[in-house]
Amino acid sequence: MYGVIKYDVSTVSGSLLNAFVLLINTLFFNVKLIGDPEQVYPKDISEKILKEQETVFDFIIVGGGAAGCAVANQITENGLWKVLLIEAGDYPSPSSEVPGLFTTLIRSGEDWNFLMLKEPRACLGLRESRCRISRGKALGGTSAIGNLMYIGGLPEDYDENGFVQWDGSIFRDIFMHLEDYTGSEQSYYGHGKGGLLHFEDAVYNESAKDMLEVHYIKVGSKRMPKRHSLGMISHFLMTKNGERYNMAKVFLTPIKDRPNLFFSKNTLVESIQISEPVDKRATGVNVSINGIRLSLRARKEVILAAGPINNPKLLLLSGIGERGYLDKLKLPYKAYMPAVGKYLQMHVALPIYVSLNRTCPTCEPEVYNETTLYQDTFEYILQRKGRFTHTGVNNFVNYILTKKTGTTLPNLSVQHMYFRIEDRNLLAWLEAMDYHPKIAGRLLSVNKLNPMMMFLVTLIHPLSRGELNLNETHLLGDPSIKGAIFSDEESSDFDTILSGFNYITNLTTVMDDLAAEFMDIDIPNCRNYKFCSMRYVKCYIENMVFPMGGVGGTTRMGPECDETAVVKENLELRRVRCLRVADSSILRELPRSNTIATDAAIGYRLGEILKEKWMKDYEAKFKVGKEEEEETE
Ligand SMILES: Cc1cc2nc3c(=O)[nH]c(=O)nc-3n(C[C@H](O)[C@H](O)[C@H](O)COP(=O)(O)OP(=O)(O)OC[C@H]3O[C@@H](n4cnc5c(N)ncnc54)[C@H](O)[C@@H]3O)c2cc1C
Repeated sequence: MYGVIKYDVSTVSGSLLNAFVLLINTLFFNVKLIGDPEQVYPKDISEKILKEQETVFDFIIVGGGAAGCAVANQITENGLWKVLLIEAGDYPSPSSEVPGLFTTLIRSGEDWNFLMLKEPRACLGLRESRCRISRGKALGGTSAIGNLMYIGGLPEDYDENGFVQWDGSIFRDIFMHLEDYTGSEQSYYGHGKGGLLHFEDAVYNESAKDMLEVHYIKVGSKRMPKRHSLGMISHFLMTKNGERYNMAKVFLTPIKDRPNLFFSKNTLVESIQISEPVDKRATGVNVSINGIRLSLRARKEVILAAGPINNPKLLLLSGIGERGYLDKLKLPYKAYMPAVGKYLQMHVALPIYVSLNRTCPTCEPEVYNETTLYQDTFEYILQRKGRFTHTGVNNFVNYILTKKTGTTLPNLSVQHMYFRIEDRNLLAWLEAMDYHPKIAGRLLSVNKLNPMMMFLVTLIHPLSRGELNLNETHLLGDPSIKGAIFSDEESSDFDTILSGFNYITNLTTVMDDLAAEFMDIDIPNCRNYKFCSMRYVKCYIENMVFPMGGVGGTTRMGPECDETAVVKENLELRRVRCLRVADSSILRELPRSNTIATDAAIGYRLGEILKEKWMKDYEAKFKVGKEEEEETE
């Protein structure tokens, strides 16, 4: 079906890339081409907290990602409440601001870089044969290190969660209200204009996109019609003037001077204080700043927006979980909540590398050498134009349905990265992925002579569920994460990815004008299998598949009586008052899309819920106060 190519292994060092990142950082710091963070983001008050000048707030939000920033934006609006947003990381680095440096941020100091337990059927071709989960550790959270693609989920995605307050129509209204898109491309919903969440058309390597479209059409794909969920669709980029437009810029920059908004960076929340024994209620958080531990009080509520890994970790560390488990770890038990950390779900992706011939007519097949790199750098620095204004991932995605599921919803998405000859993006990508050196070396040696296309086939509706527990030898360390990838009973997840593999390898057969070939990358664990035999393909999948950006379900939503749930529909914990969770941790089903828009919408919606509740409370008090005044008069 597809040809076999064998290449020599050669190792290429990452020094060129490192030199480049150093250059960017030096230039940006010294010439101040990227704005001073204190001018862009809210001022940091961690010093004041350390001096104990500010320790009592109305609301404390844990985590400055999409959800946390959206909540902060909402609940500081009426000026009535003192709100503290706590972030474990710093302001985003200069590299974070440059979209084209996206891959260099993965596994950097701005990435929590959680190492998972060994999976029997995934990530076996990565260094240590273990999967990693990236999550941003900086103001803006994962939006400060991620891929910048904007897309909301389908209405059915949210309907599947089964809650009226969180159904597709609610999300559609929030997206429309938040969005600021003035281009002409369409999505399922159409798009909103004039909101805070700016995104734009991503004009990048249009010729590669056109080339892919032509071939996809040959195997039955279509350009996605309006109000449809299958087909090829353009992605948008969350950038402005060539720079990353992370979620802190979206939600905090416009309100950074609100006097009731407080922000503390490099501040790690270690646990939540829960009052007891009768009225279980969150009263504050225990933090550490530069190794100094202290407590902060929340008069009204604590909101967890620390992401789907750190939210359950913090709940367990605060004594919320199963009694036997917490007793074993000598953690003071506060509330029974067996579902904390359970039902972990994640999008997983399979990269399929296809080599193209050198003389591809449409694919800009020039070599990407050191000179090109420096030209691109200066074009970006001087004009904010060119390759560094986008992440290198092609700006369109194909949503496909490869199996009969009884719906017309996609089961896979395919994203694309085109690599020119000697493309520095490939090197950066392979370093980010942390492949076994033999696999990386093989891919780089192919790319010395040939351009390549990477098809990233992603399982967007996984059925498998993993779980997360504390690290028993170091409670504050990375939790113990079992992804249980491809563990669903019917092996349906694996079959779905396999069908995606077949879809793409079939596509390569119609790309004969480009001499497209699925490459034998000489995976050490698969050497005993004949290339392209069924055993080989299974081995390929188990070695190459890895977790993508979408993660959730670890503090999921449910009715009050449901022991498999952690939060109620208003996102408050089932047995602890004044403690809520605000991001895709609460979802029972992840959306079939990238997740930033969903996280931001959940944060925004929780902000509305909080405003409504606490305004009622405020008005009631105000009314009582007024009545008392009138009586005394
Ligand atoms: C590599 C990658 C690429 C991605 N690309 C895209 C994309 O192109 N488009 C898209 O839509 N989605 C993408 N995603 C997913 C998307 O970025 C996330 O869904 C979204 O940003 C998560 O937002 P959040 O608010 O839930 O959490 P996060 O962004 O993870 O924010 C949580 C914040 O809490 C902080 N925190 C955690 N623990 C503590 C603690 N104990 N104390 C204090 N602070 C703490 C963290 O440092 C972090 O800043 C990507 C994800 C990854 C990993």
